[in-house]
Amino acid sequence: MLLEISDLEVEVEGKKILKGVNLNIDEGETHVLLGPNGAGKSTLFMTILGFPKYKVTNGKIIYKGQDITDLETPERIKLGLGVTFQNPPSIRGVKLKDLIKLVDKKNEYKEDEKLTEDVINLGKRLKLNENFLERDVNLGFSGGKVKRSELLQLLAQQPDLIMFDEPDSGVDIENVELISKEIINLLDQENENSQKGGLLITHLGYILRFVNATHAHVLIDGKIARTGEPEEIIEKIRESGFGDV
Ligand SMILES: Nc1ncnc2c1ncn2[C@@H]1O[C@H](COP(=O)(O)OP(=O)(O)OP(=O)(O)O)[C@@H](O)[C@H]1O
Repeated sequence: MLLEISDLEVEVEGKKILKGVNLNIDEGETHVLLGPNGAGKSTLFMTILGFPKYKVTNGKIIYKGQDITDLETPERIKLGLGVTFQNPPSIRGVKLKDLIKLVDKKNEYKEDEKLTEDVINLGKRLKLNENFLERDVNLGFSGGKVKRSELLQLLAQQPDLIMFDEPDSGVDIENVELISKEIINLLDQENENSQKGGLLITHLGYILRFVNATHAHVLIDGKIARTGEPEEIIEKIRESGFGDV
């Protein structure tokens, strides 16, 4: 099992947000997390990544058999967790290429060393050319470019468990297809023995026309209210909202 979350309760600034979440993700699975605004979806991601603001008051997070509940975020990233944020921050003074050098799993870079051809080609695949990689991270990027540059970092990082927080929000249709293709690549979905696992937050479920999801969960008020087959659950939400879930 890649990820095992049991009885997870989390507080943010003294307010209880997650109220007993149970979730297991195995290799080769992609899970979708649905739910109304404020239900705690992003909080679950931040907690899995271990940001200090998100205080675990009960329960455990086990990753590849290891209890990571109390590990610091960089340790978790080293173990193979990856994420794309809904609204990642801009980092003035840090060039995208330098961030990529830091996370690149395959290559160790010396100072001022150029990115490898492989990474540059990954950028091209995402319509991010070499000049673009010289820009400060996310500073003045369009919505679509923010998402694509996050995917480029993940492609260099090659994590095993990848969380995507609304990867399709604010992205036009042509780019949703491009992004989906790279998500499929990252999760190695075309390989039936994929060792990767995914957890994806989406509101409209549009991206699921392209990216294959194996399980869906509906998070309501800090608890998983329902788990099932993605198409069936999304159809139900489209028909009658979250009330009947
Ligand atoms: N960093 C934070 N500081 C303060 N409150 C927070 C923080 N993160 C989350 N919360 C609160 O936790 C609750 C859950 O928010 P969260 O963003 O996890 O929900 P969500 O399901 O991802 O919602 P959305 O669909 O709107 O993105 C909200 O009441 C929010 O105000």
